[in-house]
Amino acid sequence: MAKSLLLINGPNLNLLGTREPQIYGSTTLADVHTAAQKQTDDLGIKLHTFQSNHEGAIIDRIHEARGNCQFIIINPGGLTHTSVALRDALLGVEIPFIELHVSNVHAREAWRHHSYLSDKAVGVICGLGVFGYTAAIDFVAQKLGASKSAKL
Ligand SMILES: O=C1C[C@@](O)(C(=O)O)C[C@@H](O)[C@@H]1O
Repeated sequence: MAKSLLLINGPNLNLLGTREPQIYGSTTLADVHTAAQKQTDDLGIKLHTFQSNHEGAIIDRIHEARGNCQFIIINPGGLTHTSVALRDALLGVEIPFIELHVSNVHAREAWRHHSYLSDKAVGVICGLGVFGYTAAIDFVAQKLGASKSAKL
């Protein structure tokens, strides 16, 4: 299987860049995708991106990834704190995943401190702003044995 990565952004992440910029910054999701595409091209990794405000659509996309994606990076948005079904989908497809948050959820409201995913994630990145996406991709590249010389 070619080196492939699925980047999922959950509810309200389509508003990134205009949504509470004092918390999430001013970089848009389109900017994140553009940067991620260049980063993965340089690494020879096939990038798939998906954003939805709907739990079931995200679950369906995760199911579709079985057999054709080697890693998932997911910013689950608010589903982080509520969704057993999302946990079950990630466990069900047996694809390793990184949980990512733009903000430091542990410095926010207490109910944001709990995640239904973190204990099953390979790793959790939070509080690095959108650099978290860059860091997560670099980590995945290491795990997949991808290198900058292997341009797509
Ligand atoms: O929608 C989001 C964004 C978030 O996942 C983040 O990227 O910091 C943190 C969540 O608590 C919140 O509901």
